[in-house]
Amino acid sequence: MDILKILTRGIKDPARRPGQAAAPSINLPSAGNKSNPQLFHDAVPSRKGKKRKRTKGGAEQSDNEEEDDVSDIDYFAPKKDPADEGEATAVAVEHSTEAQPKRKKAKLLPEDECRQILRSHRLKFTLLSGGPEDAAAKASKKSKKDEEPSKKSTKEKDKKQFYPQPLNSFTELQDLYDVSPKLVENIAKQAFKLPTEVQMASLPLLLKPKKALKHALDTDMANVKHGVDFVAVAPTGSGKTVTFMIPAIMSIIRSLEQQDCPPEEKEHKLQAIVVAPTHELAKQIVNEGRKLAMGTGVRIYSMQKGLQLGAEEIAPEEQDGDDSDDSDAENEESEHKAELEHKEDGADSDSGSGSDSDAEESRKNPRKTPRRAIKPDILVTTPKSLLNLLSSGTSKRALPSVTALILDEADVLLDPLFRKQTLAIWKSCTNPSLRLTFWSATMASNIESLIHKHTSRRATPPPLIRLVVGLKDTAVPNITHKLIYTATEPGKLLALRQLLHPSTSTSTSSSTPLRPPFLIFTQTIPRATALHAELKYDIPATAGGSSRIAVLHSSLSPKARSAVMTRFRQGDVWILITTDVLARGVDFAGVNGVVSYDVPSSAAAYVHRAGRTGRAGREGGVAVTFYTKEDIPFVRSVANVIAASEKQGGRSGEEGTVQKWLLDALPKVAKEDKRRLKVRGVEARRKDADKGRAGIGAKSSYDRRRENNRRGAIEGSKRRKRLEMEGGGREEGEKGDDGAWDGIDD
Ligand SMILES: Nc1ncnc2c1ncn2[C@@H]1O[C@H](COP(=O)(O)OP(=O)(O)OP(=O)(O)O)[C@@H](O)[C@H]1O
Repeated sequence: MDILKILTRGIKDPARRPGQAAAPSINLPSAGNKSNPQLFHDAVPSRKGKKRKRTKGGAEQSDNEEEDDVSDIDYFAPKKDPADEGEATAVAVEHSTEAQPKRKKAKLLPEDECRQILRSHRLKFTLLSGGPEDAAAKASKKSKKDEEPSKKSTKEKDKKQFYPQPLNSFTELQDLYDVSPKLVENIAKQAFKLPTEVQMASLPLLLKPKKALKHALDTDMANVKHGVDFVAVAPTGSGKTVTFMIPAIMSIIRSLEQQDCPPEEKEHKLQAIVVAPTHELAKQIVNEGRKLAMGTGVRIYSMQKGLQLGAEEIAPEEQDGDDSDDSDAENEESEHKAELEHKEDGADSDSGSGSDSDAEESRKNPRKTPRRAIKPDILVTTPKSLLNLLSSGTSKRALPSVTALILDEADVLLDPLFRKQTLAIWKSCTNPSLRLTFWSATMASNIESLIHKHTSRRATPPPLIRLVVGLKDTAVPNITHKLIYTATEPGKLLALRQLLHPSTSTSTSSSTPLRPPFLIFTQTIPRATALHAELKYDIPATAGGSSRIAVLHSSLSPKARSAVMTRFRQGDVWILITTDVLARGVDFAGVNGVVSYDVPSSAAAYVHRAGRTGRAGREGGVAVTFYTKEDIPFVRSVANVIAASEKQGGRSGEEGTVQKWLLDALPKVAKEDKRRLKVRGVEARRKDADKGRAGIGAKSSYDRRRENNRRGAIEGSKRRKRLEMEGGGREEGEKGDDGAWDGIDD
């Protein structure tokens, strides 16, 4: 039996008989907010209680000894509903319930309680460098080499684990971490009821490191008063943006408060930079930041003309040649083909063009009236936009006032594609108090090494702390994953159509139709364009026609990109075909499905694509991945992520999309082949691309339109007859009485 056919069994909906309509689902991401956005609530017994621990041999032993090592946490344990946890041994549950009307002022927790809360939410902190023990470790490097490896690694793990104060409710921000009431009010306005895991773990540490690390200071970390460098690896859609924006905004509120003058006279200067890989993400961060900063006086801007960033020319003797200076970093070769992924547009209407002052603006355009200068406190930018401003010709500029550099999607910003630009920005932040934070759902070890290397170069580096939420690099636990195999490209197109139009399904087909809105990812721009042309006329005029489907990629103008984003957010566009340019960070809260029409090129790419649905803990999202024979080398890493995500979400084995033995049977690909695949893509498609063909569909748009019109007419007439017989009717595109979505043309 064809193993790949077995693998695709995951697409079957066991509850459905052939030909039967899709089961109604009211539990979709588009249905709205989930009251609890937290992903994990494991029961962790109190250390104070008489916890019994099972040894390998099965005998129970008393648990008075050291328990700091979290390696025994079952990260794959099924996610439990807090309501089912009886008398709530999990302290986290107690602490995550909503505040009572007459609440007491929050207090710092003892270490044991911190540990239990962090463990029950699968939050793991590691000190990567910077504590006194790190220096000691360096000094005794030689003697450690002689130690037994297993012993050594356990010891190091024990040493570097620690348990900062968690944030159990947003009200604690004001009670314990001096966050301004206005900022807390703005958080409340967004109807965030509970902090997500990443917020729970990071906010105390970033707002008041000394207080948050009260229990760890004696041992590992001294001198955290002025902040820490921080790497956060947390699932997609878990609220990382709010997590890095709150401390940045708060730090500026504090510095504005120190100025003893009326608000309009306060001096603003650039203090924080957020770097994101795409314009879409940068704009989204600005919007989210402004919602938080409303009424606080903090100014948040994306790159645009007229900004005054306080850039200072660096004397030629202080500039050194190579900004990238990362020759020993692994994976030098770009993981991305040039036409793929996060390519930035050359000209961007709102990107910086090198001018930093009105004077310079008027020097360049003497006839033009200079714009009013804007002095932002926080700048959100893509690497290229800022770099245009910092280096023109041979001269380079520094940003000495910046004390916080935030890299969102840090692993891609430090990937070879963006590395040189990102490191150049980093280098331009010359303030000795600069603190860095790195955020992503995925963080490869080579990127972590690079971060370690560059952060520890400073004369007095602060501690570098890593937070991992859940399982590193594999977490998309709250959605349904489906793998669909088709032998050929035309077969794939047909299978996609069956997902979009259930009426085209044969009686043997068991694909559950996708419910709009959803995203479709291709590997390249030509394929995205070709797929758009192919599907454009599929939607009948009565359901909105071709305006319901759009394409977005980096070759479009910023204006066109922005217009498509707006139409998709407003619900005018139901199907958005795109490349990996939209795979990271972009938050469309109500996206019900993500289709990888072309298999993603890495596990990380899959995590980010799939993570466009099921955000903020929403359930009911679906991620469908198509693959053909040529894609097999890519599938194993995707299947691994699916298997791990399902285990985390409590669905595995027979229930899961990918069973273990099938996973083992998928071919392992040599490292070199993997790298070639990532750089060149699937060879068969490459040949098409080299010949200027996208390899999707062969019919002209005239033929496609004619065919679709004919099909639409036939289906329209069938529908009319049916409605006449039933004596009632409903509009196309609407949900049926059973609440089930019947597809875009039914
Ligand atoms: N505490 C919260 N409760 C409910 N929703 C939240 C909370 N915090 C953030 N959100 C919402 O969750 C959504 C996802 O947040 P965000 O875009 O910051 O995710 P992310 O972790 O950066 O994801 P990605 O890795 O994909 O970039 C946003 O719509 C945000 O407003």
